[in-house]
Amino acid sequence: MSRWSLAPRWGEADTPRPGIKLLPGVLRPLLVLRRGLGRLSVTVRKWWARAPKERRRLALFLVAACGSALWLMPYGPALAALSLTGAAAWCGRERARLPEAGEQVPTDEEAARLQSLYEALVPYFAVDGDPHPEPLYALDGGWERAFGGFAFGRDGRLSTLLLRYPAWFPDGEAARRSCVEQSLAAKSGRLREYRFTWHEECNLLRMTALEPLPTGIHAQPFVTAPGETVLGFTDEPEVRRTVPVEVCGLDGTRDVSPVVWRTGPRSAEPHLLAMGTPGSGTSSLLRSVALQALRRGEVLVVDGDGGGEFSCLAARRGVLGVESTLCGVLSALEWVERETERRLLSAGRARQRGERAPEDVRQPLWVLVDRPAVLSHLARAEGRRDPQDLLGVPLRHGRAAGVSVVVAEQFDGAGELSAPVLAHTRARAVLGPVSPEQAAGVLGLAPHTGSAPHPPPGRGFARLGPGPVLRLQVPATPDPFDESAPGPERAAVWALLPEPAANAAAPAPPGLLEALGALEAVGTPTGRRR
Ligand SMILES: Nc1ncnc2c1ncn2[C@@H]1O[C@H](COP(=O)(O)OP(=O)(O)OP(=O)(O)O)[C@@H](O)[C@H]1O
Repeated sequence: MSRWSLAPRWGEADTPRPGIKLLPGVLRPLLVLRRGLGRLSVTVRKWWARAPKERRRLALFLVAACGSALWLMPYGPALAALSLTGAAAWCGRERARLPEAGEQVPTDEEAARLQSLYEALVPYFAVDGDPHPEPLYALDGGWERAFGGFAFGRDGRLSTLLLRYPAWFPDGEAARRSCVEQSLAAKSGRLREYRFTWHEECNLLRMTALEPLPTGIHAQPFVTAPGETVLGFTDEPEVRRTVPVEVCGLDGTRDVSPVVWRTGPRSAEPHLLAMGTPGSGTSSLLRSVALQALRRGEVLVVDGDGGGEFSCLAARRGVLGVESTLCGVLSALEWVERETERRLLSAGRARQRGERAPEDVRQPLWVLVDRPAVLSHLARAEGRRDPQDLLGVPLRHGRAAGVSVVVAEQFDGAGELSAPVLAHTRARAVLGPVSPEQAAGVLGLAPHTGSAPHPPPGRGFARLGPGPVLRLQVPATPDPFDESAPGPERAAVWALLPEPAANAAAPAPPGLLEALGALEAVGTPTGRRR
């Protein structure tokens, strides 16, 4: 038996033989050299592709001259081989860094995708008669020079792309940016959302495919401080805070990043305007705000289109009224106007005495107005006062008086919104499949992420004052009387409603009690009843 054919002894059958164990260690230097040679060749190729013709000629001349000198020198070829090995070993050492485009080797399919993406960008980044000898973007150009890094996901779709664009491109113009972003999104897969980050000073654009925001979060008592309202949830890196939430159909809690809107005397954005397309979920956003507001304050609801979507709140403790008729709305808003003035006077007198504002002034009062444009139209038709005029005082002085106004309207009624509503609602949300221009019109800034073509209800963007534009997913807060909405979500809303004002138990909609039982069985909070 030769020494290479030793039979394994008892107990050693499963353990790797010493030779095999040593193999990776022995091969490591070779692997490092191979990697280093690869990196060197990539560097040379990239330099060659970038360098102008004169420098290439000069480099060729120098290489030829050095090669001839080494050939003629004693031990020259050995010295050259030694230097090359040293350089390859240095370049091939393991380093913690991101791979660059030239170092990644895309598969044929991936390379074809990158090339088609490059060609889609040529109309935006190429100019006719470009004097540059080798423009970055040209009809017969290749993606290798323009794309500085990329990554494909497990599904084979592009997940990250870093590209260079020519310095002359007007990257400050929203319309030109938007064309590039839409083209990139279309070529990379329309059904996803992407974040576009423009680094104007370096002429770099980074595109990142975003994970979808969670949609199964139902209404629940969120962990917030007084004066804080959770409008919805956003991407993790955008906000530093997380809140634990329960998700429909899942056990336990998940930590998600909330979009927290602060109201009260120290808030710079005490009032909110939510705009949306029909069915985008603006009424659900108002219901979500109402349920959170009722934990610590009082709420008056104005249901402009009279759809009855807020009737679940009627005659509940803390709900001052749910008005849908023009008469009712006018008298309720007149009361809000007087109440705001009363609170201001009362707080002023307390300050003069050097005391805290009385309890009834500190208790937040919320005025939630859905579709005011319908009411304004009716008021004009009947020759009566526009209800939006009555919102002027609470909007202007509500911050000091503890009054917050939330207005929800659809885009087709945007022209009807009064000047005070537009001027004093500095917290903004926009829901539904909106164009970047529509979103910018509401938020004052176009989102850095293109809108998904078919967003789920409650999906959109939010911007608090001069802050960044955040993606937003509103918690599912359906009307509990809406039988087309999922049972657990309706039950969660029902559980959060305050007790009936007259202590007469309100009948739950059919089927909800069973859903509520199921929800409690999986540990969903049943809300804090006031
Ligand atoms: N965040 C959400 N998650 C899940 N479903 C939602 C969400 N928001 C709204 N929905 C559902 O979408 C539908 C429309 O919602 P909602 O009535 O709030 O929209 P809207 O913008 O007020 O539209 P409209 O005024 O035309 O009725 C409802 O069935 C509602 O349950």
